[in-house]
Amino acid sequence: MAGAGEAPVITCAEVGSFAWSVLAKRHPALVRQVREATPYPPELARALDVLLRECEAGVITPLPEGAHDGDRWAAWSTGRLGRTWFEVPFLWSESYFYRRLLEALGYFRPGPWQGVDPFAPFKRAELDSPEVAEELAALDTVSQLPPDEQDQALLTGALWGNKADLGFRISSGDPGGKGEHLVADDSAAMWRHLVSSPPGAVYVLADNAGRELIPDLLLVDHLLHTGRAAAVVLHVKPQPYYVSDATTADVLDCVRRIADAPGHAGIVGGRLRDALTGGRLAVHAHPFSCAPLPYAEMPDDLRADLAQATLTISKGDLNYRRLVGDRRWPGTTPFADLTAGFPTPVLALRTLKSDVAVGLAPDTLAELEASGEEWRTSGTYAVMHFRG
Ligand SMILES: O=P(O)(O)OC[C@H]1O[C@](O)(CO)[C@@H](O)[C@@H]1O
Repeated sequence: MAGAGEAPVITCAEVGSFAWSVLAKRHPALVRQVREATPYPPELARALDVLLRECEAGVITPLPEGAHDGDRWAAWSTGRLGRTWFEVPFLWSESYFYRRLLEALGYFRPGPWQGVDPFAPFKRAELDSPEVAEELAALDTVSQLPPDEQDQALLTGALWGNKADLGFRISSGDPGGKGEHLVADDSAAMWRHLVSSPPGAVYVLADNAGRELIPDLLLVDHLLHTGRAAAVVLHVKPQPYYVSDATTADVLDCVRRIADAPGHAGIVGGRLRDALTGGRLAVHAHPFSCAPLPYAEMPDDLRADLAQATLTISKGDLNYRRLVGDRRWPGTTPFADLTAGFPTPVLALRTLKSDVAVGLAPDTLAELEASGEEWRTSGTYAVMHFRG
């Protein structure tokens, strides 16, 4: 599958590999949790069983005729249907699994289950958690810091918010208690870029709702409030995806949660509401955000939208895989080379939760390889990569 100059595409074929474990272990566990969280009627539960059987031992079948996005998926599925879920690219099979899960649960079909987010119970519980309350209370302290320390505190909060991802915690346990290691940090170059550019639009490719989106929104407010950004566009998912990925409904829930908090957080929440109603903060939900493809293949309308940004901030592991390509790149491959085709300067805030790793200094990579730790997938290592 590797073209000239390209690394092999990651698939789930190797038994025991991380990608294999997502399909073989994590997805069945997720389906169990979804069923426990919501009392689905027998026909929907049966459809989930059918999906699991297909993933485990069958071949990939298409969406039913008439599916609203059937044409799109037909185009994205060339060469995939009729093969096993394990032999096609990992990015594709994982993404299609979430689309099929929604299909099984009637998410798009007119009827009583239309639009019911199967992951909402998990997202809701997280917003009510004591951790969120603590994180919001910490803003009272952060708001007293000197400006450059505020910059870095809010950026770092948005980075590490990424490890609080519900899909990831299904099989790894909450990594919250473990150490945090930043193994590449281009944040100074990103701030220099932002400060030296006329205030423009910052685009954020959002990732998870709840404990990730809250610090993302705090950073968004900071960029707007300090004039570093004249406007912010938040790209969210048009439908539930990868368990906790943020949709428009999640953005509204998070803004409400921040606005209802006591102390400085409440002020920030009010400003975020004003930014939404005044148009300085916009939410976009493009279908390509749920595509099983790298950003290099983004459609022209999305490219034209993103091209307006002074800076794009890409959140999380999945967006990172899509930015650089979900391939077994040598770990020292420059991030700038792999993102050269992206339409704007880009900052990736990512905790490592899958095998892709690039942009590492040779000695850092050597240390990580020698550490004996599962550094690529543990969620405790992170990068802030910037390409200007
Ligand atoms: O929420 P994030 O940071 O994009 O992480 C999602 C990641 O979780 C996984 O589903 C499993 O770790 C990866 O395959 C995926 O890239």
